[in-house]
Amino acid sequence: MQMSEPRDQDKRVSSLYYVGLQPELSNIEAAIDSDGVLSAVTDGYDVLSVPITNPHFRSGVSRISQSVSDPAIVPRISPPIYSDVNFAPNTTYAQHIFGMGATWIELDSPDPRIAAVSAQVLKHELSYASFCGLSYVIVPGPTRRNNVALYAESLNAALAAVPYINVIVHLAMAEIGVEEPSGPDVQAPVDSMSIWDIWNSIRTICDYSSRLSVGLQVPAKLPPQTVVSRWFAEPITVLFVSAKIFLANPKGYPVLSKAHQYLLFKYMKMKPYTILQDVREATQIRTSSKLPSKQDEKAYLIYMRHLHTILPAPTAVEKFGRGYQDYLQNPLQPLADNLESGTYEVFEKDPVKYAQYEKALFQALSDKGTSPNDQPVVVAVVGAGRGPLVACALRASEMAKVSIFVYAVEKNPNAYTYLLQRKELEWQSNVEVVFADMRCWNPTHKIDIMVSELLGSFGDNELSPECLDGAQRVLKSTGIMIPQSYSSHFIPAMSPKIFSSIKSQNKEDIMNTPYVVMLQAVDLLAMEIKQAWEFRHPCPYLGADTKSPALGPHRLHDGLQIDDSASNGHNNRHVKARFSVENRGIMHGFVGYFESVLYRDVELSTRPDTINKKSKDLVSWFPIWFPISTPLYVPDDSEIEISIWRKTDNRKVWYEWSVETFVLVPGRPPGSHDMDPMPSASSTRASGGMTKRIRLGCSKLHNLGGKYSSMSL
Ligand SMILES: C[S@@+](CC[C@H](N)C(=O)[O-])C[C@H]1O[C@@H](n2cnc3c(N)ncnc32)[C@H](O)[C@@H]1O
Repeated sequence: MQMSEPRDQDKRVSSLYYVGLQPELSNIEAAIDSDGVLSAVTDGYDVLSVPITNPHFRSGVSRISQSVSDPAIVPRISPPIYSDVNFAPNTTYAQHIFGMGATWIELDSPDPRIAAVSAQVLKHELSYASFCGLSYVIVPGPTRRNNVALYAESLNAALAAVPYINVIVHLAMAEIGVEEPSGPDVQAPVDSMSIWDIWNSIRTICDYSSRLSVGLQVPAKLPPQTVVSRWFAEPITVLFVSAKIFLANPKGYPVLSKAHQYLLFKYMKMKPYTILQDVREATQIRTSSKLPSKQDEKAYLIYMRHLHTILPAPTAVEKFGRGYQDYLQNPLQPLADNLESGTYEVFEKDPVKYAQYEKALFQALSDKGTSPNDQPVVVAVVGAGRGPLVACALRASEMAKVSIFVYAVEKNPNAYTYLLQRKELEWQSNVEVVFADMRCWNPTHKIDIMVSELLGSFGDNELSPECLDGAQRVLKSTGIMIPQSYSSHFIPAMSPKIFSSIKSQNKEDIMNTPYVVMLQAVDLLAMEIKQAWEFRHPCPYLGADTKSPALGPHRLHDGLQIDDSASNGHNNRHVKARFSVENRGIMHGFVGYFESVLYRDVELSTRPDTINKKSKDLVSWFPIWFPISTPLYVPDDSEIEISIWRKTDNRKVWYEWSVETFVLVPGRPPGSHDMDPMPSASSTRASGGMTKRIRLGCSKLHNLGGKYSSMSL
């Protein structure tokens, strides 16, 4: 169980949806005198995107450029004057304007003079927009693939020179080629990830600046789903939607295709601005009128607003996680710390978890049945919290018609007081409330069914194995433990948002700590989630005479007695898993989930691919995020290997992790130790022959010796 209430400032639950207009250039003057801006706002637009400078400025810049004939001298461009700009400072409308940078500059020009003049223009424009009180300026993306560093350097310099402005880089979703369409409204791009790749280089060179984001052009033909998901993980401030991509419905009103609607529904979750383009032109075509009415033009805006009202209802998890998205939380440590009542209350809101526990208890009680001498089945809820599992056990006993006696064991003194109150008011003699650490608790009766919920987002990270090993000695040899087992699962992922939020704190321990996080702006890089390891209860490695194994000696399954310092060694784990990556990406960390068999076929899962089958709408656990301190780029057809260790001593438990990356290329592996000795079966594109596996990079070993993060026993 891994959640606390979100802090107030994180409750970004606004349902507002902002729509803007980019007026056609021919219409710009009318649109941007102060009346124009305000009338657009009155018409229902939230913002207007307006070029900062006008053609007059452009002519001035080319005049100055041409007046310097020496190619070695870079012309000095003066800031725009009054007649060069499209708007003046005006606090009433500054918040409604997104400035547009000049589209005629070439920051990435191979001609150093053009690039240098362009960089000056950009700085002047950002500076003027900032002076006018604007928050955002949209700049066109690079025009060439091979000069991205130059482009990014100019952006970086402009961002540094103008400290309060946010820059939105206007980009296409993907390059669209001439290949066969792969479905209605979907076209196979030449290289689906090439534009993302360029963006990734820009923001990397700009060191993940929080003032740099994307303005994504929604194309008429959508790229494949992998591209759509990839952009979803990026900081998108604006979606540009041309009115030309609308279709006409039977009544002649503009509507978007189903594919476009789904795309917008997905992206609307990130609350970007939607800026409509080409509205006048599309209206002229739709209405066959050179001078369409304002009402006709507004049809696109009305449709966008309508679309927002028919957004599919959020899932149970989305509703529960509102305000927590991509927000990093330190995992709870219910063993070392005493939880607050409010924290218990949050997790008691999950109906699925308790329904599953009740089902498991019902089945276990039915299997036990009533004993021949009519003795009640002895149930222990170890780590009872405020008692919801005690209530589950009592209900299950009634349903199964098997009488029970329940021990409610809790080490949190405040929760213990609450349990005493519930006993008096609700449970009476069927329940004995015990204030104890389960690892050294000695009940009068041995236990038939031991129930616990000590699970963390990665399964074992709240020290369930250690606590239950300690309690196991009071379980009858025929006893049942619920859960019977749990396993940890993981997959490499990309999340620029999480990476930059960790990076901005600039502390070594943050890069070496796993966090609980309700993931939203994340793209999973591999096709498959893999299991890391498993714990089973009762623990097969413990003898019946064992004391608390986390505190004293225990037997291994082969009968070996091991010394005190290594007594928790059987709970150590290590795995190295290999993940195939089809589409290139950048790895910022990996995501952890868990699955648990409560009893027989009653299970819990937080894995996105099995949650619906095993425990639909389970909301108690968000995934866990293991960061890596330096992002690792992975090309198409590559492999990521994650090594993770669960380590223990007698005082604490911690994880260590490291990552290696490999690229698969066609070719014969020349017996080198860096090559895969066998042709890889996992490669999809490089298959059909021998595959060379070339080592690309690796991360450091994170959290060595539990120096930065650990769980105290
Ligand atoms: C995640 S909460 C679950 C509470 C409750 N069973 C539920 O499902 O709502 C875990 C509880 O176990 C308690 N706990 C953890 N380790 C314990 C230990 N060694 N002995 C007794 N209680 C423990 C914590 O104080 C906490 O109340």
